[in-house]
Amino acid sequence: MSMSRGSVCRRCLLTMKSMAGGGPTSTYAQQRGKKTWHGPKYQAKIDQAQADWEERAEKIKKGEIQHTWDMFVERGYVKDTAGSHETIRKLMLHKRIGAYTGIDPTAPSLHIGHLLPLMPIFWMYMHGYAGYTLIGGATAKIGDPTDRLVSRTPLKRTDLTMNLTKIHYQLKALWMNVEEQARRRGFEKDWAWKRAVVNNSTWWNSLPLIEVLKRLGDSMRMGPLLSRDTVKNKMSKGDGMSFSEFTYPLMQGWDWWHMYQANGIQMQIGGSDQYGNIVTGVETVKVVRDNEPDPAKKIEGGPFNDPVGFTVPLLTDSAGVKFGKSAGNAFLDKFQTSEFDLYGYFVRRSDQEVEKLLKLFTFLPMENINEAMKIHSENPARRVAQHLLAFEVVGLVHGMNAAHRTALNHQARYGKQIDIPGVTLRMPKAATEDTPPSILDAPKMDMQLPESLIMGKSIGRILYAAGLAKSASEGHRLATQQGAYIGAMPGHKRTEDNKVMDYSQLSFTPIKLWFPQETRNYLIDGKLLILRKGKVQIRVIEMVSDEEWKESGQTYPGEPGTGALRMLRQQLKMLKSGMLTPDEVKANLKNHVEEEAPPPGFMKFPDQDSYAIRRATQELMDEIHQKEVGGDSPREERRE
Ligand SMILES: Nc1ncnc2c1ncn2[C@@H]1O[C@H](COP(=O)(O)OP(=O)(O)OP(=O)(O)O)[C@@H](O)[C@H]1O
Ligand SMILES: N[C@@H](Cc1ccc(O)cc1)C(=O)O
Repeated sequence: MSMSRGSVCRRCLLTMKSMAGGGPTSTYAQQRGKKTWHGPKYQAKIDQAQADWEERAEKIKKGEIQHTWDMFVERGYVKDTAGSHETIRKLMLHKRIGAYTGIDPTAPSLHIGHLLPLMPIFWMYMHGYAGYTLIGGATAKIGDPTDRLVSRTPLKRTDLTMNLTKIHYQLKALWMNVEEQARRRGFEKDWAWKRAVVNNSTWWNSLPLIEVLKRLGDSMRMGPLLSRDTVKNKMSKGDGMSFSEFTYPLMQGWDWWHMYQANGIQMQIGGSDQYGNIVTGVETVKVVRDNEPDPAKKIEGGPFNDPVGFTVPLLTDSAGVKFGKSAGNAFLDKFQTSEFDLYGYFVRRSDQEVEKLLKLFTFLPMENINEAMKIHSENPARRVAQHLLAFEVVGLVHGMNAAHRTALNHQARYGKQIDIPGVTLRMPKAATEDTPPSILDAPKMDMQLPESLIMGKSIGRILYAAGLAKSASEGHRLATQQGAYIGAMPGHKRTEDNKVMDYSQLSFTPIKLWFPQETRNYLIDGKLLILRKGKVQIRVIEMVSDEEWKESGQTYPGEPGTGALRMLRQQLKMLKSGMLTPDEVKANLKNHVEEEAPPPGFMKFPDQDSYAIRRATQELMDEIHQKEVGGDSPREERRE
């Protein structure tokens, strides 16, 4: 290895040698110096990744490429650090560490404030480090007490499930867009790039308390824990502190330990309110690591194995309040803040803050930002820099097609030509029938459906009602072919009690054709059903009483008395009143609703609905005939 020793001690150098470029495989096993067996092809990839990393370090040292850490500092991402700048810089130079940031699903959507700690994670991924995004399914049950004087209202179980499902898919969509941004900016993806969306319920749901107490509890001293500002303030000025709130930072620290030993995650990033939790986390990881009772599993300490972290500055609204769920309202869920409104939010940013925001929220190289600011300063009224910012953020959050479409919509709405430096706006191609649905254009995932449907109708009809199948028969087909999934414990092929999904940990199992009364076994907390078709078409369905459903005025596809029957009756009424002509009615009838076929192996009995539909059709035809020819209807002629 050709790196200079500099001020690094001999022992650290040895550790570095064994770990430089270790990449996604620099896991617990490697850290504790154990040899893991890889096939020759896999080993060749590891060796190549390591060689690339060393080559990169050389180029950074020669000043040919910028150090990722220096870029973070230059763009304004670094507020406080856990570990000195120099330690972090050296660590990142020589070791392909992983970094993570965590978000508790306490609301149904991420907002622009969350994007700030995510940005350095995305940058690190593009530069070849591992980028992990964690959803706090377990920690959200407790609630982070940081900077609060009053405890949080506990989340309802169904709200937690809803929030974590939505945030999970938002993060997945964001990661897809990060891939697009990386391609756009010319980063070449290689085998060693690693990213993940994880949920801390995965380990907390099966972690014995005794393990936490033994590995962590014995060594953590009460003094430093009690002297933390959050604890002192909440106890002296607020409503006191519960034991679970008190342990929250230790849970967060354990998360870090879990990913440190399993995935080589050595860095944590958070908003500046997370500094205390990150510092406690550093301590936690070291304590748990050093309390390993099995000498064969021991991980060495030292600057090249110790955890480090940093915080990003807090994004505040114009009044200086932390941008969050209540202050400001730019959410990443397009059903909460439309693409158009998100674009508008960034176009309205002031001239004073636009440069800072371009550095924080875009992957534009600094030269492009400087150039754009120069053009902007020539005529600030044109808001060139703000449009560039809006275009880039919408591109990151909703994809580049959405960015072009939204900028063009903006132009059309305000009738002014928009100039975005370096961008030629284009009309995005419309999705065709056979384009597979993407997570980015997935329809709204939360909906309500009535109890009579969920408790009494077949799963095929429910899939149809939820918009996951074009008809009940397609729904039945999906169920028989196991092409759809239900939120449930994986691996359970039969519907029995207690196979319901844990409400804090998203998991799916294929749907089978079961008796209508069995669907209830999958209801989370007695009222939430999660369905999925393909990878990204999700429905989080809240079951409401039939009365509530009626009151809401909603209808679902296939609802008795709606759809075909309702349409026929409406057309008849309008035809009779002269609001529609026979030709118009005939044209409307062409878009008739597909009649449901029975599921394979089931016998179709004539039911009331189809009889009623036949009668209504006949009545409408008679009326059309009468209007067209005048005089008597064919039936009456026949009767004569
Ligand atoms: N306005 C913001 N600026 C910078 N970082 C933020 C901002 N809002 C949230 N974050 C960061 O995003 C991560 C997840 O935040 P968190 O889950 O606490 O969301 P939140 O909106 O702050 O929620 P809550 O109001 O429930 O505390 C944390 O690292 C947090 O510091
Ligand atoms: N405590 C963080 C969320 C979080 C949860 C678990 C973690 O491991 C990390 C971060 C917050 O409230 O913002």
